[in-house]
Amino acid sequence: MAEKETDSLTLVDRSTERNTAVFHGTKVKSCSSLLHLHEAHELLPELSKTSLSNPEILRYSRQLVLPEFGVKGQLNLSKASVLVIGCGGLGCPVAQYLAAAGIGRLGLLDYDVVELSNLHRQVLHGENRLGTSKSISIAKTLRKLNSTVDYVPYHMILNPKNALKIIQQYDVIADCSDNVATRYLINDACVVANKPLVSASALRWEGQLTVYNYQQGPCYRCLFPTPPPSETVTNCADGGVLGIVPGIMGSMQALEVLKIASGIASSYCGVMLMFDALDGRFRNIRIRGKKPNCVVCSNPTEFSVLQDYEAFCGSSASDKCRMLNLLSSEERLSVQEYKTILDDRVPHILLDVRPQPEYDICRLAHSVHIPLNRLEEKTEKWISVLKTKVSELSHLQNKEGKNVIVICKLGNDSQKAVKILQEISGKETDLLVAKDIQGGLLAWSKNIDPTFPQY
Ligand SMILES: Nc1ncnc2c1ncn2[C@@H]1O[C@H](COP(=O)(O)OP(=O)(O)OP(=O)(O)O)[C@@H](O)[C@H]1O
Ligand SMILES: [Zn+2]
Repeated sequence: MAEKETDSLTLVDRSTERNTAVFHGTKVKSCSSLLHLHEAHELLPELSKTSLSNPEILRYSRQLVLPEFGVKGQLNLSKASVLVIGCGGLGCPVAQYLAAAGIGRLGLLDYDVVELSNLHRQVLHGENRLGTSKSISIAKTLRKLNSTVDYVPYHMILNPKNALKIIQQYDVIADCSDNVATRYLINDACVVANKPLVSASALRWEGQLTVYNYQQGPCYRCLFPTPPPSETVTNCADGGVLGIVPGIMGSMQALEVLKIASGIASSYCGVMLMFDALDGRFRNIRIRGKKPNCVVCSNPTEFSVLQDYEAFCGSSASDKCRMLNLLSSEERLSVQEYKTILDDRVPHILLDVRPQPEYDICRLAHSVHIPLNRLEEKTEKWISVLKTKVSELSHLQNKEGKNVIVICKLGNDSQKAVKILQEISGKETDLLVAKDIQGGLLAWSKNIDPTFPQY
Protein backbone atom coordinates (compact mmCIF):
# COMPACT_ATOMS: atom_id res chain seq x y z
CA MET A 1 0.00 0.00 0.00
CA ALA A 2 2.79 2.40 0.85
CA GLU A 3 4.42 1.68 -2.46
CA LYS A 4 1.21 2.36 -4.34
CA GLU A 5 0.73 5.73 -2.68
CA THR A 6 4.36 6.71 -3.22
CA ASP A 7 3.70 6.20 -6.88
CA SER A 8 0.91 8.67 -6.72
CA LEU A 9 3.29 11.53 -5.94
CA THR A 10 4.58 13.53 -8.84
CA LEU A 11 7.88 14.49 -7.36
CA VAL A 12 9.55 17.20 -9.36
CA ASP A 13 8.14 19.50 -11.98
CA ARG A 14 11.39 20.72 -13.50
CA SER A 15 9.79 22.72 -16.24
CA THR A 16 8.31 25.35 -13.98
CA GLU A 17 9.67 25.00 -10.48
CA ARG A 18 13.28 23.98 -10.51
CA ASN A 19 14.34 22.14 -7.38
CA THR A 20 10.80 22.31 -6.04
CA ALA A 21 8.65 19.30 -5.33
CA VAL A 22 5.08 19.55 -6.53
CA PHE A 23 2.62 17.19 -4.95
CA HIS A 24 -0.53 16.36 -6.81
CA GLY A 25 -2.81 16.51 -3.84
CA THR A 26 -5.76 14.94 -5.56
CA LYS A 27 -3.82 11.72 -5.62
CA VAL A 28 -2.52 11.95 -2.07
CA LYS A 29 -5.22 10.12 -0.24
CA SER A 30 -4.82 10.36 3.49
CA CYS A 31 -2.79 11.76 6.30
CA SER A 32 -0.51 8.76 5.99
CA SER A 33 1.03 10.68 3.09
CA LEU A 34 3.54 12.02 5.63
CA LEU A 35 5.29 8.68 5.43
CA HIS A 36 5.46 8.93 1.68
CA LEU A 37 7.06 12.33 1.65
CA HIS A 38 9.88 10.81 3.61
CA GLU A 39 10.07 7.64 1.58
CA ALA A 40 10.06 9.60 -1.61
CA HIS A 41 12.71 11.89 -0.23
CA GLU A 42 15.03 8.98 0.52
CA LEU A 43 14.34 7.19 -2.73
CA LEU A 44 14.84 10.12 -5.04
CA PRO A 45 17.79 12.38 -4.29
CA GLU A 46 16.40 15.11 -6.60
CA LEU A 47 13.96 16.00 -3.88
CA SER A 48 16.74 17.12 -1.61
CA LYS A 49 17.08 20.08 -3.94
CA THR A 50 13.96 21.58 -2.51
CA SER A 51 14.59 24.54 -0.22
CA LEU A 52 12.59 22.90 2.54
CA SER A 53 14.69 20.98 5.01
CA ASN A 54 13.71 17.50 6.21
CA PRO A 55 12.41 18.80 9.56
CA GLU A 56 10.39 21.42 7.67
CA ILE A 57 8.90 18.79 5.38
CA LEU A 58 7.91 16.74 8.39
CA ARG A 59 6.59 19.66 10.43
CA TYR A 60 4.49 21.14 7.63
CA SER A 61 3.63 17.91 5.86
CA ARG A 62 -0.13 18.08 6.44
CA GLN A 63 -0.37 21.45 4.73
CA LEU A 64 2.30 20.69 2.10
CA VAL A 65 0.12 17.97 0.63
CA LEU A 66 -2.69 20.44 -0.05
CA PRO A 67 -2.50 21.06 -3.80
CA GLU A 68 -3.52 24.71 -3.50
CA PHE A 69 -0.77 25.34 -0.96
CA GLY A 70 2.07 22.88 -1.54
CA VAL A 71 5.78 23.56 -1.36
CA LYS A 72 5.40 26.83 -3.19
CA GLY A 73 2.92 28.11 -0.62
CA GLN A 74 5.18 26.98 2.22
CA LEU A 75 8.23 28.66 0.73
CA ASN A 76 6.25 31.87 0.18
CA LEU A 77 5.05 31.74 3.76
CA SER A 78 8.54 31.22 5.11
CA LYS A 79 9.70 34.34 3.28
CA ALA A 80 6.72 36.46 4.36
CA SER A 81 6.45 38.83 7.30
CA VAL A 82 3.27 39.72 9.16
CA LEU A 83 2.66 42.44 11.73
CA VAL A 84 0.03 41.62 14.36
CA ILE A 85 -1.19 44.87 15.95
CA GLY A 86 -2.81 44.08 19.30
CA CYS A 87 -1.83 40.95 21.23
CA GLY A 88 -5.22 40.38 22.84
CA GLY A 89 -8.26 38.26 22.00
CA LEU A 90 -7.75 38.38 18.23
CA GLY A 91 -3.97 38.72 18.22
CA CYS A 92 -3.45 35.46 20.14
CA PRO A 93 -5.07 33.10 17.60
CA VAL A 94 -3.69 35.10 14.66
CA ALA A 95 -0.13 34.84 15.98
CA GLN A 96 -0.51 31.23 17.09
CA TYR A 97 -1.71 29.82 13.76
CA LEU A 98 0.71 31.87 11.69
CA ALA A 99 3.63 30.73 13.84
CA ALA A 100 2.47 27.12 13.69
CA ALA A 101 2.10 27.33 9.91
CA GLY A 102 5.67 28.58 9.48
CA ILE A 103 5.47 32.30 8.79
CA GLY A 104 8.94 33.79 8.30
CA ARG A 105 8.79 36.85 10.53
CA LEU A 106 6.08 37.75 13.02
CA GLY A 107 5.89 41.28 14.44
CA LEU A 108 3.88 41.43 17.68
CA LEU A 109 2.85 44.90 18.78
CA ASP A 110 1.02 45.88 21.98
CA TYR A 111 1.66 48.50 24.66
CA ASP A 112 -0.32 46.68 27.31
CA VAL A 113 0.37 44.12 30.03
CA VAL A 114 -1.52 40.91 30.77
CA GLU A 115 -4.44 41.18 33.21
CA LEU A 116 -6.43 38.44 34.89
CA SER A 117 -9.58 39.43 32.96
CA ASN A 118 -7.69 38.82 29.68
CA LEU A 119 -7.02 35.14 30.22
CA HIS A 120 -10.43 33.77 29.22
CA ARG A 121 -9.71 34.75 25.62
CA GLN A 122 -6.06 35.76 25.33
CA VAL A 123 -4.97 32.17 25.50
CA LEU A 124 -1.25 32.52 24.76
CA HIS A 125 -0.67 34.33 28.04
CA GLY A 126 -0.96 32.61 31.39
CA GLU A 127 -1.22 33.22 35.10
CA ASN A 128 2.57 33.43 35.36
CA ARG A 129 2.52 36.34 32.85
CA LEU A 130 0.18 38.66 34.78
CA GLY A 131 1.55 42.21 34.72
CA THR A 132 4.06 41.44 31.95
CA SER A 133 4.14 42.71 28.37
CA LYS A 134 1.61 41.02 26.07
CA SER A 135 3.86 41.16 23.01
CA ILE A 136 6.80 39.59 24.83
CA SER A 137 4.49 37.02 26.43
CA ILE A 138 3.22 35.85 23.01
CA ALA A 139 6.76 35.65 21.62
CA LYS A 140 7.82 33.54 24.63
CA THR A 141 4.89 31.14 24.28
CA LEU A 142 5.23 30.76 20.53
CA ARG A 143 8.97 30.13 20.60
CA LYS A 144 8.03 26.87 22.29
CA LEU A 145 5.56 26.07 19.51
CA ASN A 146 7.82 26.96 16.58
CA SER A 147 11.34 28.16 17.27
CA THR A 148 12.13 28.63 13.59
CA VAL A 149 9.95 31.75 13.27
CA ASP A 150 11.59 35.16 13.72
CA TYR A 151 9.51 36.85 16.45
CA VAL A 152 9.77 40.62 16.81
CA PRO A 153 7.91 41.88 19.90
CA TYR A 154 7.20 45.62 20.11
CA HIS A 155 6.14 46.64 23.62
CA MET A 156 4.85 50.07 22.57
CA ILE A 157 1.78 51.95 21.45
CA LEU A 158 1.24 52.34 17.71
CA ASN A 159 0.92 56.08 17.10
CA PRO A 160 1.13 58.49 14.15
CA LYS A 161 4.88 58.93 14.73
CA ASN A 162 5.90 55.27 14.51
CA ALA A 163 3.10 53.60 12.51
CA LEU A 164 4.41 54.04 9.00
CA LYS A 165 7.98 53.12 9.85
CA ILE A 166 6.93 49.84 11.49
CA ILE A 167 4.22 48.90 8.99
CA GLN A 168 6.58 49.43 6.05
CA GLN A 169 8.74 46.57 7.33
CA TYR A 170 6.02 43.92 6.90
CA ASP A 171 4.22 42.27 3.97
CA VAL A 172 0.78 41.82 5.52
CA ILE A 173 -0.81 43.65 8.45
CA ALA A 174 -3.37 42.15 10.85
CA ASP A 175 -5.46 44.68 12.76
CA CYS A 176 -6.23 43.01 16.09
CA SER A 177 -6.72 46.27 17.99
CA ASP A 178 -9.83 47.34 19.82
CA ASN A 179 -10.37 51.04 19.27
CA VAL A 180 -11.47 53.29 16.45
CA ALA A 181 -8.52 55.72 16.57
CA THR A 182 -6.05 52.86 16.10
CA ARG A 183 -8.13 51.35 13.28
CA TYR A 184 -7.99 54.63 11.29
CA LEU A 185 -4.28 54.98 11.99
CA ILE A 186 -3.50 51.43 10.82
CA ASN A 187 -5.68 51.85 7.75
CA ASP A 188 -4.08 55.08 6.65
CA ALA A 189 -0.56 53.79 7.22
CA CYS A 190 -1.39 50.63 5.23
CA VAL A 191 -2.72 52.67 2.31
CA VAL A 192 0.35 54.92 2.30
CA ALA A 193 2.72 51.92 2.59
CA ASN A 194 0.57 49.88 0.15
CA LYS A 195 0.10 46.88 2.45
CA PRO A 196 -2.88 44.51 2.57
CA LEU A 197 -4.76 44.87 5.84
CA VAL A 198 -6.65 41.92 7.30
CA SER A 199 -9.03 43.41 9.81
CA ALA A 200 -11.31 41.72 12.33
CA SER A 201 -13.34 42.64 15.38
CA ALA A 202 -15.20 40.74 18.06
CA LEU A 203 -17.61 42.00 20.70
CA ARG A 204 -20.26 40.27 22.79
CA TRP A 205 -21.46 37.37 20.56
CA GLU A 206 -20.55 38.90 17.22
CA GLY A 207 -17.58 39.14 14.94
CA GLN A 208 -16.67 40.79 11.64
CA LEU A 209 -13.82 40.36 9.22
CA THR A 210 -12.72 41.87 5.93
CA VAL A 211 -9.55 42.63 3.96
CA TYR A 212 -8.78 46.26 3.11
CA ASN A 213 -6.44 47.82 0.62
CA TYR A 214 -5.98 44.62 -1.34
CA GLN A 215 -6.43 43.92 -5.05
CA GLN A 216 -8.02 47.31 -5.79
CA GLY A 217 -10.52 46.81 -2.98
CA PRO A 218 -11.67 49.54 -0.58
CA CYS A 219 -9.85 50.82 2.47
CA TYR A 220 -11.45 51.29 5.91
CA ARG A 221 -12.04 54.98 5.20
CA CYS A 222 -13.73 54.21 1.87
CA LEU A 223 -16.39 52.43 3.93
CA PHE A 224 -16.33 54.63 7.02
CA PRO A 225 -15.17 58.13 6.04
CA THR A 226 -16.07 59.54 9.47
CA PRO A 227 -15.76 57.85 12.86
CA PRO A 228 -18.85 56.95 14.86
CA PRO A 229 -19.72 59.23 17.83
CA SER A 230 -17.39 58.17 20.63
CA GLU A 231 -20.24 57.58 23.10
CA THR A 232 -21.70 54.91 20.78
CA VAL A 233 -18.50 52.85 20.73
CA THR A 234 -18.28 49.96 23.18
CA ASN A 235 -15.26 47.87 24.13
CA CYS A 236 -14.95 44.36 25.57
CA ALA A 237 -14.66 45.70 29.12
CA ASP A 238 -18.03 47.48 28.82
CA GLY A 239 -19.89 45.27 26.35
CA GLY A 240 -18.45 41.87 27.29
CA VAL A 241 -17.26 39.15 24.94
CA LEU A 242 -17.28 35.39 25.00
CA GLY A 243 -13.64 34.29 24.60
CA ILE A 244 -14.37 31.84 21.80
CA VAL A 245 -15.75 34.59 19.55
CA PRO A 246 -12.39 36.38 19.09
CA GLY A 247 -10.89 32.87 18.96
CA ILE A 248 -13.00 32.11 15.88
CA MET A 249 -12.55 35.54 14.28
CA GLY A 250 -8.79 35.52 14.94
CA SER A 251 -8.52 32.07 13.37
CA MET A 252 -10.36 33.34 10.29
CA GLN A 253 -8.04 36.33 10.25
CA ALA A 254 -4.98 34.06 10.40
CA LEU A 255 -6.43 32.06 7.52
CA GLU A 256 -6.80 35.12 5.26
CA VAL A 257 -3.34 36.36 6.22
CA LEU A 258 -1.92 32.94 5.38
CA LYS A 259 -3.71 32.87 2.02
CA ILE A 260 -2.31 36.27 1.07
CA ALA A 261 1.19 35.54 2.37
CA SER A 262 1.43 32.16 0.66
CA GLY A 263 0.20 33.45 -2.69
CA ILE A 264 -3.40 32.22 -2.54
CA ALA A 265 -5.74 35.16 -2.90
CA SER A 266 -7.93 36.20 0.02
CA SER A 267 -11.67 35.59 -0.23
CA TYR A 268 -12.53 38.75 1.65
CA CYS A 269 -11.60 41.62 -0.64
CA GLY A 270 -14.84 43.62 -0.98
CA VAL A 271 -16.66 41.08 1.16
CA MET A 272 -17.39 41.21 4.88
CA LEU A 273 -17.85 38.15 7.05
CA MET A 274 -20.45 38.59 9.77
CA PHE A 275 -20.53 35.98 12.52
CA ASP A 276 -23.34 35.63 15.02
CA ALA A 277 -22.29 33.16 17.69
CA LEU A 278 -25.68 33.05 19.42
CA ASP A 279 -27.45 32.04 16.20
CA GLY A 280 -24.43 30.02 15.04
CA ARG A 281 -24.57 31.85 11.73
CA PHE A 282 -21.91 33.06 9.28
CA ARG A 283 -22.93 35.48 6.53
CA ASN A 284 -20.84 37.04 3.76
CA ILE A 285 -22.03 40.43 2.61
CA ARG A 286 -20.71 42.39 -0.34
CA ILE A 287 -19.37 45.78 0.70
CA ARG A 288 -18.94 49.06 -1.19
CA GLY A 289 -15.91 49.25 -3.47
CA LYS A 290 -13.22 51.89 -3.41
CA LYS A 291 -14.63 55.39 -2.86
CA PRO A 292 -13.35 57.57 -5.72
CA ASN A 293 -12.83 60.57 -3.47
CA CYS A 294 -11.58 58.72 -0.38
CA VAL A 295 -9.23 61.14 1.38
CA VAL A 296 -6.52 58.52 1.81
CA CYS A 297 -6.60 56.07 -1.05
CA SER A 298 -7.54 58.51 -3.81
CA ASN A 299 -4.16 60.12 -3.27
CA PRO A 300 -1.95 58.17 -0.85
CA THR A 301 1.25 60.03 -1.74
CA GLU A 302 -0.30 63.31 -0.57
CA PHE A 303 -1.42 61.67 2.63
CA SER A 304 2.02 61.16 4.03
CA VAL A 305 1.52 63.01 7.30
CA LEU A 306 -0.55 60.90 9.62
CA GLN A 307 -2.91 63.03 11.68
CA ASP A 308 -4.10 63.18 15.26
CA TYR A 309 -6.41 60.18 15.28
CA GLU A 310 -7.53 60.56 18.87
CA ALA A 311 -8.85 64.06 18.12
CA PHE A 312 -10.36 62.86 14.82
CA CYS A 313 -12.23 60.03 16.58
CA GLY A 314 -12.92 61.89 19.83
CA SER A 315 -11.62 58.89 21.77
CA SER A 316 -8.37 57.53 23.08
CA ALA A 317 -6.21 54.90 21.39
CA SER A 318 -5.05 53.48 24.69
CA ASP A 319 -7.43 54.18 27.56
CA LYS A 320 -9.61 51.24 28.23
CA CYS A 321 -11.93 53.28 30.37
CA ARG A 322 -13.20 56.29 28.53
CA MET A 323 -14.23 58.87 31.11
CA LEU A 324 -17.22 61.06 30.33
CA ASN A 325 -17.68 64.46 31.90
CA LEU A 326 -21.40 65.13 31.71
CA LEU A 327 -21.92 66.57 35.21
CA SER A 328 -20.51 69.50 37.14
CA SER A 329 -18.31 68.77 40.15
CA GLU A 330 -21.19 69.74 42.52
CA GLU A 331 -23.26 66.98 41.00
CA ARG A 332 -20.63 64.35 41.73
CA LEU A 333 -19.43 62.62 44.88
CA SER A 334 -16.08 60.94 45.40
CA VAL A 335 -16.12 57.44 46.88
CA GLN A 336 -14.64 58.93 50.07
CA GLU A 337 -17.54 61.43 50.30
CA TYR A 338 -20.00 58.61 49.80
CA LYS A 339 -18.30 56.62 52.56
CA THR A 340 -18.84 59.61 54.88
CA ILE A 341 -22.52 59.75 53.88
CA LEU A 342 -22.79 56.09 54.87
CA ASP A 343 -20.87 56.54 58.12
CA ASP A 344 -23.00 59.59 59.07
CA ARG A 345 -26.18 57.74 58.12
CA VAL A 346 -27.31 60.57 55.86
CA PRO A 347 -30.69 59.55 54.36
CA HIS A 348 -30.43 58.61 50.68
CA ILE A 349 -31.23 56.03 48.08
CA LEU A 350 -28.32 54.37 46.29
CA LEU A 351 -29.45 53.65 42.73
CA ASP A 352 -27.32 51.14 40.82
CA VAL A 353 -27.86 51.52 37.05
CA ARG A 354 -25.66 48.71 35.75
CA PRO A 355 -27.10 46.00 33.48
CA GLN A 356 -28.66 43.01 35.25
CA PRO A 357 -25.72 40.58 34.62
CA GLU A 358 -23.31 43.02 36.26
CA TYR A 359 -25.65 43.62 39.18
CA ASP A 360 -25.79 39.83 39.59
CA ILE A 361 -21.97 39.68 39.80
CA CYS A 362 -21.71 42.05 42.77
CA ARG A 363 -23.51 44.99 44.37
CA LEU A 364 -23.58 47.15 47.46
CA ALA A 365 -26.16 45.46 49.66
CA HIS A 366 -28.32 48.52 50.29
CA SER A 367 -28.59 49.52 46.61
CA VAL A 368 -31.78 49.70 44.55
CA HIS A 369 -31.46 48.47 40.97
CA ILE A 370 -32.85 50.08 37.82
CA PRO A 371 -30.66 49.51 34.73
CA LEU A 372 -29.75 52.60 32.68
CA ASN A 373 -31.51 51.28 29.58
CA ARG A 374 -34.76 51.18 31.56
CA LEU A 375 -34.29 54.75 32.73
CA GLU A 376 -33.48 55.79 29.17
CA GLU A 377 -36.85 54.50 28.02
CA LYS A 378 -38.40 57.19 30.26
CA THR A 379 -41.68 55.37 29.95
CA GLU A 380 -44.47 55.89 32.46
CA LYS A 381 -43.81 52.38 33.70
CA TRP A 382 -40.23 53.04 34.67
CA ILE A 383 -40.88 56.52 36.00
CA SER A 384 -43.51 55.04 38.27
CA VAL A 385 -41.11 52.27 39.37
CA LEU A 386 -38.66 54.98 40.28
CA LYS A 387 -41.30 57.08 42.07
CA THR A 388 -42.42 54.04 44.03
CA LYS A 389 -38.87 53.26 45.10
CA VAL A 390 -38.42 56.86 46.20
CA SER A 391 -41.77 57.09 47.98
CA GLU A 392 -41.17 53.79 49.75
CA LEU A 393 -38.34 55.62 51.39
CA SER A 394 -40.27 58.80 52.16
CA HIS A 395 -38.76 58.99 55.61
CA LEU A 396 -35.50 59.80 53.84
CA GLN A 397 -36.84 63.21 52.83
CA ASN A 398 -34.24 65.96 53.30
CA LYS A 399 -34.89 69.67 53.39
CA GLU A 400 -33.91 69.95 49.75
CA GLY A 401 -35.66 66.83 48.53
CA LYS A 402 -34.83 63.16 48.40
CA ASN A 403 -31.23 62.25 47.84
CA VAL A 404 -30.73 59.76 45.06
CA ILE A 405 -27.10 58.77 44.61
CA VAL A 406 -26.35 56.90 41.43
CA ILE A 407 -23.60 54.33 40.99
CA CYS A 408 -22.37 52.18 38.08
CA LYS A 409 -19.17 50.32 37.24
CA LEU A 410 -16.90 53.20 36.18
CA GLY A 411 -18.83 56.44 36.65
CA ASN A 412 -19.99 57.00 33.05
CA ASP A 413 -23.45 55.46 32.97
CA SER A 414 -24.16 56.95 36.40
CA GLN A 415 -23.73 60.45 34.92
CA LYS A 416 -26.14 59.64 32.09
CA ALA A 417 -28.61 58.37 34.69
CA VAL A 418 -28.32 61.56 36.75
CA LYS A 419 -29.15 63.60 33.63
CA ILE A 420 -32.28 61.52 33.10
CA LEU A 421 -33.27 61.78 36.76
CA GLN A 422 -32.83 65.54 36.64
CA GLU A 423 -35.15 65.66 33.64
CA ILE A 424 -37.77 63.55 35.39
CA SER A 425 -37.32 65.50 38.59
CA GLY A 426 -37.87 68.77 36.69
CA LYS A 427 -41.32 67.53 35.69
CA GLU A 428 -42.13 65.91 39.03
CA THR A 429 -41.12 68.73 41.39
CA ASP A 430 -39.71 67.90 44.75
CA LEU A 431 -39.00 64.34 43.69
CA LEU A 432 -35.29 64.02 44.13
CA VAL A 433 -31.80 65.47 44.18
CA ALA A 434 -29.53 63.30 42.07
CA LYS A 435 -25.74 62.96 42.23
CA ASP A 436 -23.42 60.26 40.98
CA ILE A 437 -20.34 58.55 42.39
CA GLN A 438 -17.14 59.29 40.50
CA GLY A 439 -15.26 56.20 39.36
CA GLY A 440 -18.16 53.93 40.36
CA LEU A 441 -17.73 50.54 41.97
CA LEU A 442 -14.22 50.15 40.60
CA ALA A 443 -13.13 53.21 42.60
CA TRP A 444 -15.06 51.87 45.60
CA SER A 445 -13.09 48.63 45.42
CA LYS A 446 -9.76 50.36 44.86
CA ASN A 447 -10.10 53.10 47.49
CA ILE A 448 -12.64 52.06 50.11
CA ASP A 449 -13.27 48.33 50.24
CA PRO A 450 -10.57 46.10 48.71
CA THR A 451 -12.76 43.04 49.37
CA PHE A 452 -15.32 44.32 46.87
CA PRO A 453 -14.74 42.45 43.57
CA GLN A 454 -13.35 44.12 40.44
CA TYR A 455 -14.43 42.88 37.03
N1 LIG B 1 -2.61 51.85 19.39
C1 LIG B 1 -2.31 50.66 19.93
N2 LIG B 1 -1.03 50.26 20.05
C2 LIG B 1 -0.71 49.07 20.60
N3 LIG B 1 -1.61 48.19 21.04
C3 LIG B 1 -2.92 48.52 20.94
C4 LIG B 1 -3.34 49.77 20.39
N4 LIG B 1 -4.69 49.81 20.44
C5 LIG B 1 -5.10 48.66 21.00
N5 LIG B 1 -4.04 47.87 21.31
C6 LIG B 1 -4.08 46.55 21.95
O1 LIG B 1 -4.99 45.73 21.26
C7 LIG B 1 -5.42 44.69 22.15
C8 LIG B 1 -6.89 44.45 21.90
O2 LIG B 1 -7.24 43.26 22.50
P1 LIG B 1 -8.49 43.03 23.45
O3 LIG B 1 -9.57 43.98 23.15
O4 LIG B 1 -8.79 41.58 23.43
O5 LIG B 1 -7.78 43.33 24.86
P2 LIG B 1 -7.91 44.32 26.07
O6 LIG B 1 -7.92 45.73 25.59
O7 LIG B 1 -6.82 43.92 26.99
O8 LIG B 1 -9.28 43.92 26.72
P3 LIG B 1 -10.24 44.60 27.82
O9 LIG B 1 -11.01 45.63 27.04
O10 LIG B 1 -11.06 43.47 28.30
O11 LIG B 1 -9.36 45.19 28.87
C9 LIG B 1 -5.13 45.14 23.56
O12 LIG B 1 -4.16 44.30 24.13
C10 LIG B 1 -4.60 46.58 23.39
O13 LIG B 1 -3.59 46.90 24.30
ZN1 LIG C 1 -10.07 54.54 0.84
